[in-house]
Amino acid sequence: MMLEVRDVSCGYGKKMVVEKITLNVVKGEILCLLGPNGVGKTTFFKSILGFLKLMGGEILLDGENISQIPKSRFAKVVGYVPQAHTPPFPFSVLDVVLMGRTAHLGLFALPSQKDVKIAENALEMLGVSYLKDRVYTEISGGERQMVLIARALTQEPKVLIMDEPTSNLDFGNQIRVLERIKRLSEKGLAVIMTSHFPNHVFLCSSKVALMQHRSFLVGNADEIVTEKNLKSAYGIDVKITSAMDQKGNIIKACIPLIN
Ligand SMILES: Nc1ncnc2c1ncn2[C@@H]1O[C@H](COP(=O)(O)OP(=O)(O)OP(=O)(O)O)[C@@H](O)[C@H]1O
Repeated sequence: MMLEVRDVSCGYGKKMVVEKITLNVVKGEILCLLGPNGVGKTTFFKSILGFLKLMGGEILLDGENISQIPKSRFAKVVGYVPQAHTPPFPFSVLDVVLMGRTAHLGLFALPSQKDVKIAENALEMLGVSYLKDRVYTEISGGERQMVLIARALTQEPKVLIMDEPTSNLDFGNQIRVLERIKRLSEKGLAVIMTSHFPNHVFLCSSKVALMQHRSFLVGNADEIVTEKNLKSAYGIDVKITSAMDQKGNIIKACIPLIN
């Protein structure tokens, strides 16, 4: 499985937000997209998902232009965890997660016991089975985020696109979600996610893309997440340091400095 983005430009109406991006993600890779607020990360995701028409370039899924792929087939392969989700109705958490099976069900077909099991497994994998019978509109923002990730996993996609999957999560859940994303990628899932925390790149990404208004860098964490690049992207001084984890691996970390 390979998602290729070639020279893609996108935006709204005549306003170009993202210009000439090229990157690719293959099976088992996690690409983390960093960049300041408003630079166009979500816009780029909306274009991959076909919500916005491209202003230039092309996006290929296993060599096939995504504009030619029927929506029903695309939905079986590409999962999406949106940044924020306003719940319209008081569905139960399990019902929301089961919506992830929609692409696999026939028209008007009801979810089978197997579908329910897949949904329950996704909740369990994220450690939130206890939410199963709760009303989705009555759980916290962080819990909702976990449920949306479970919904996307229930879809059993080959490519998972996640817009700030850890933004509402507490310190522990951020790391637990990253750990699970990493495990899923080890089983073959390709992941593209945004984050506002460069440390997340060091923890789990195989690739990183740093999006700025006038430049777009792609590479591995060591090449891209540097003091100079972070200063240029976010306008703050940063120190990159390293520590040893419990297995003896060296983990880099990024410390923001206050002047
Ligand atoms: N529906 C829209 N119509 C017109 N312009 C939009 C629309 N949505 C977003 N924009 C503009 O496009 C630019 C990029 O927004 P986008 O949401 O893609 O940024 P982002 O990098 O995801 O930001 P953040 O990190 O704050 O989530 C911004 O200038 C924004 O105001």
